[in-house]
Amino acid sequence: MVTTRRETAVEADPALEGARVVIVEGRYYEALADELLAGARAVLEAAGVAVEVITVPGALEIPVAAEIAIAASEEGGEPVDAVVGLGVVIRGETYHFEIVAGESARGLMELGLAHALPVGNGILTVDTEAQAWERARLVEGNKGGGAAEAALSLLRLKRRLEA
Ligand SMILES: Nc1c(NC[C@H](O)[C@H](O)[C@H](O)CO)[nH]c(=O)[nH]c1=O
Ligand SMILES: CC(=O)[C@@H](O)COP(=O)(O)O
Repeated sequence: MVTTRRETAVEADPALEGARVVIVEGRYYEALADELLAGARAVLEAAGVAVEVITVPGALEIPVAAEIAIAASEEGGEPVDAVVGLGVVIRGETYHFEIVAGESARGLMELGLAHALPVGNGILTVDTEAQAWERARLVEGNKGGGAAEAALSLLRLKRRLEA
């Protein structure tokens, strides 16, 4: 039985028993990263899964860090049952936004497809900081929580089909 800070009893999900989820967060914007991480953690803890958080400088490093964690798992390290990528990419003056936004998303998608691995993408790609806050805040868009829920949804599917 997991009790959230709102004192509402939340049952851990038996379909996810023993699962271990790796959050890879790009901390280019610290305060926004805190909000996304809080949202993702709340969902994962309510589901009763183990969580590891890996921190990288920016969104572009997220897929590579996740692949490093997967490779370590395959070499006998801790298991990686799902990955949640969190980050904030805000458009600047140059084409770099397209690179960071597009390649981090592509990297996460390729990771999921290559490994048949549940992946949730919580990397915000926005034009302004205000847009990022509207999507990051737990009481508004809570995209960190949404990414965690998406990853858990795929993990439940994988376990059901592999049973
Ligand atoms: N401009 C943003 C970045 N840029 C940094 C890259 O993600 C990367 O760390 C760098 O190019 C070195 O490889 N990252 C974000 O997460 N958000 C941005 O808005
Ligand atoms: C997403 C980015 O890389 C961007 O914030 C960098 O800003 P700029 O394009 O003005 O260098």
